[in-house]
Amino acid sequence: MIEVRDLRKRYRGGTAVDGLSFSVAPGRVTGFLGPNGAGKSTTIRLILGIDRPTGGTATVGGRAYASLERPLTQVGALLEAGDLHPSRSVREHLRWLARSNGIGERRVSAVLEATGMAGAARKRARALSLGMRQRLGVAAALLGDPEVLILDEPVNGLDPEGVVWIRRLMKGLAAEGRTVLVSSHLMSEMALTADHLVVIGRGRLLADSSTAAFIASHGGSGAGLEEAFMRLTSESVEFRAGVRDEGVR
Ligand SMILES: Nc1ncnc2c1ncn2[C@@H]1O[C@H](COP(=O)(O)OP(=O)(O)OP(=O)(O)O)[C@@H](O)[C@H]1O
Repeated sequence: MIEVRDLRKRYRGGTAVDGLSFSVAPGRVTGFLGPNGAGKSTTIRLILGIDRPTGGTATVGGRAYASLERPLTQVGALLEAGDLHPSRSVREHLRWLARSNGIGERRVSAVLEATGMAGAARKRARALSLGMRQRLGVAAALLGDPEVLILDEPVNGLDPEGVVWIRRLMKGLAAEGRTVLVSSHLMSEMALTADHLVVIGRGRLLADSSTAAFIASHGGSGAGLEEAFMRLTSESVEFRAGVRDEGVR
């Protein structure tokens, strides 16, 4: 369970997260949606203790991330900008992460298999394609067999087979009773993957409901998730480039 309560983050240039409260329940995939600049990555960084909030709290299993002793065994995260040492191999990277969290070599091999990276275990990080880096990031997130998974744009760079793989993986993890929070701009993918949605705009909560209820209440008859999302967030879009309103009605 992830709990965000009245979370705020102000930067010098403005407010990124503005009194956000929501919970992410176990046993289902929760999509975390919002237009560019809505505050999704900032919220995720606050949950993971990478940034400090200006106000409010974010807890995982009732505790602040920073207070967890072996964080990888409780929360696995895939962030957009991975911190890969360019000359380290795939296996060395995972070993390095595993060691600091008391995780053994067998688990390193297991996540390499699970993510389709076993054949690339000796490749240097600098030689990886974007899709392979994403798979390695997922492998790192799974390393500690955590109850909570937070994936920021996991579909990024994946080929069609990879997209199907990550979709099945997330659904499988949720079916095992884990908490899965995933941010994405790909509405078609979210419609297939997410059971529940948390939608934000300009740092504020716009919706927190099942995917079906979200589409029913914001989309109108015959509408899909993309249309429902664009209708709800049209007031919150910060960066609009050549999208005309008549195109989204
Ligand atoms: N380190 C920072 N310093 C100043 N402003 C920041 C910083 N990080 C984010 N912001 C601002 O906070 C707001 C929210 O950004 P954030 O990256 O969290 O949004 P997002 O929903 O993840 O967007 P995207 O979908 O484009 O990734 C933006 O206006 C952004 O410019």
